[in-house]
Amino acid sequence: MLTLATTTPGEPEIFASLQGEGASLGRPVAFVRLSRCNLACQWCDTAYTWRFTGDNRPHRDDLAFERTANQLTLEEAEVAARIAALGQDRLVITGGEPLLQGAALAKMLALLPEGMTVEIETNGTVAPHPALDSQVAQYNVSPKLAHSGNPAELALVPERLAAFAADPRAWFKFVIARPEDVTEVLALQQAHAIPGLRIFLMPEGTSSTVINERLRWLAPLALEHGLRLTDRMHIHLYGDTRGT
Ligand SMILES: C[S@@+](CC[C@H](N)C(=O)[O-])C[C@H]1O[C@@H](n2cnc3c(N)ncnc32)[C@H](O)[C@@H]1O
Ligand SMILES: Nc1nc2[nH]cc(C(=O)O)c2c(=O)[nH]1
Ligand code: SF4
Ligand SMILES: [Mg+2]
Repeated sequence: MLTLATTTPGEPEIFASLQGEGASLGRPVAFVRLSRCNLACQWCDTAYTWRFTGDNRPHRDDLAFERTANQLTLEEAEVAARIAALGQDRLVITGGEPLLQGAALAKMLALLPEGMTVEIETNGTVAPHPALDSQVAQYNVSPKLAHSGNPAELALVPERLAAFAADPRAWFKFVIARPEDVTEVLALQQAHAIPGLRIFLMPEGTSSTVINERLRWLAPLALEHGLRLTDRMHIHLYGDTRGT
């Protein structure tokens, strides 16, 4: 069984869109969003996947959260059928933190049509289940920096960062809210010898205004340090809207 987020009650968040971030930005893909997360980023734009009544982890109270659990548990075969029906040959698995459900994901992927290319969006704290890892073409690894509000010992797991740094399938994507966040990125880059062109800086933001403002000062920093810069295209296109 897989526990998924929902776009509306009872409707699993499985949709087709353009990848809005990172190395495959602009590619037509199918998305499946799983529920639950082991972190609690204060600016998480999908807090509805993990912020349930009674979850008292630190979190900005101005962000909406579900007063009732916002998740739906489905058989792997049902999830695979819904993904296949979208007719895309590339799948992005996201969440919440999808690697929390690695074994069930491995089972679901085996039920998909031949030839699907799989990307995983992950916070980089959880070791991929071996049966899942063998089916993954690309990891979009977004380690959380101090400004996320998570304790560093939870958000930055050295052996996981080292493993992804050594894996050519893995791209790093750091959310940046302040220039000093880039200093943290450079320290992690040095600690794990991550090539600059496998590091994306991405503005924190869920509106075009905020994203555009941050892109303007991020661009010279990316240029200066030999790092890549990514937009959040779906936010410009659709705003902060579930299922897009
Ligand atoms: C919602 S997360 C789900 C996957 C995984 N939990 C992770 O954090 O990578 C998907 C992506 O959105 C990014 N993200 C979440 N909230 C954001 C925000 N307010 N601004 C910019 N990026 C954000 C995350 O860093 C991650 O790259
Ligand atoms: N279009 C679109 N692109 C995305 N790239 C990463 C996303 C995510 O929430 O993991 C995402 C998303 O939610 N929508
Ligand atoms: S790790 Fe990802 S899903 Fe979890 S709180 Fe942070 S941004 Fe949200
Ligand atoms: Mg998103």
